[in-house]
Amino acid sequence: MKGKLLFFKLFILAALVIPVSAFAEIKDDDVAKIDELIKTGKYIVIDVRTKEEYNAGHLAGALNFDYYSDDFEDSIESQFKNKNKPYIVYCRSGKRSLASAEILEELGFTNVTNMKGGILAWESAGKPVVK
Ligand SMILES: O=S(=O)([O-])[S-]
Repeated sequence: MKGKLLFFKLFILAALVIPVSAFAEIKDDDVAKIDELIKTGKYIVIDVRTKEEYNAGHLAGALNFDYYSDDFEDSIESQFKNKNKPYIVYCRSGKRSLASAEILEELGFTNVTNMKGGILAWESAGKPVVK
């Protein structure tokens, strides 16, 4: 009985201490799947590279929010009021976008998908970019 009570107390303590975002799972899809998702027309696509990288070539319709900018989080929050819409994030090879996806989820976004391999994988697969 004592063991069960201790377990219950620890469970309650963990529930209070561990933020819900710690359980959020970021989706990490490959280029083929991302291409399918974009074609549904439901996704907002965010390019988190620098303006220079974006201008050199990006996915059609992608919006640019530089992960390295000081106001990255504020800009994202003020631009995207609906945190339940589906979002895709990508960068050059997948590191900044994965970090960005984590930030978005911490901000309360509920449906964020990272493009595995970034625009390098996208271009390697022969997918189009616009300038
Ligand atoms: O774009 S990157 O952070 O993966 S090099």
